[in-house]
Amino acid sequence: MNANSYAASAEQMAPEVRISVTDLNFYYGDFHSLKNVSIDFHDRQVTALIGPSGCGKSTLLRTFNRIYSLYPEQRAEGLIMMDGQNILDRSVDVNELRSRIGMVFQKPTPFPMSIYDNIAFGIRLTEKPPRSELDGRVEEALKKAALWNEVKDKLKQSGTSLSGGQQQRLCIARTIAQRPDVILLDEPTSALDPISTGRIEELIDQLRADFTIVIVTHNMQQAARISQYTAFMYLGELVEFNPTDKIFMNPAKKQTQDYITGRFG
Ligand SMILES: Nc1ncnc2c1ncn2[C@@H]1O[C@H](COP(=O)(O)OP(=O)(O)OP(=O)(O)O)[C@@H](O)[C@H]1O
Repeated sequence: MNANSYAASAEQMAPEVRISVTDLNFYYGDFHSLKNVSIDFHDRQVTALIGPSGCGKSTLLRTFNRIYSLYPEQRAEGLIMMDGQNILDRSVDVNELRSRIGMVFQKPTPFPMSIYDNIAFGIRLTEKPPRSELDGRVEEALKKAALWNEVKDKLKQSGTSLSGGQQQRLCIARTIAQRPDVILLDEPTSALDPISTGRIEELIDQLRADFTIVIVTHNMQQAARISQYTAFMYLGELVEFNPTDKIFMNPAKKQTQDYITGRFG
């Protein structure tokens, strides 16, 4: 095998790129929060974003579904390519975008409605399936979110009556129900106890079979346990992006080494 065919076979083995970010800059008014970030997110892999508080992890995550566009003083420049389209382009319909790129927040945010309606609501935003199909979609989402067995006999109960960990799985189910390609998770376990955290981590690992996942986490062990790729950010810049094993065992940059060994941040 010559060098070219080695390169070709390595390329074949690497997972496909789902979202490709090039020279992304983000501004909160005059504050330059993301600086020339370029990074590829691989299909059906979990990528963890790590770095000290304020380094821009959540800002990066939020550019993907353009949540920032709710605030006139915030703006993003650069390319975020998905399916041949720049997500940042004004012609992209944000409602359609948000059904392709779902987001789960730090604090579980069930809607004040029944468990069933929490899931059905998300589906009805973009589709109008008949009731029989809707029932199946709700069940499928709750099963994929590993919540079905705990709630199947109380679907009419309020989503807010569930425990924190169950509420977070409900929010994940609500996101899954819209059949997105990508799921963004912003510190999804930071408000949860260790048992609920473990269940969400297992769930994320299972969801990788169907979705591209990007997770912001402050927990180094969590990043090491559940992600295949890790991006280390510092002061709005991407310092290092590599397979998670490399980041934690043999990082390329001293700053990464210092951060993962607790020497700063
Ligand atoms: N609404 C805002 N207005 C002005 N500046 C903001 C706003 N939101 C975030 N920033 C600034 O942008 C930078 C990046 O913030 P971001 O929330 O993305 O960091 P982070 O890495 O997710 O931090 P943390 O780990 O604490 O959540 C910080 O300096 C922050 O102060």
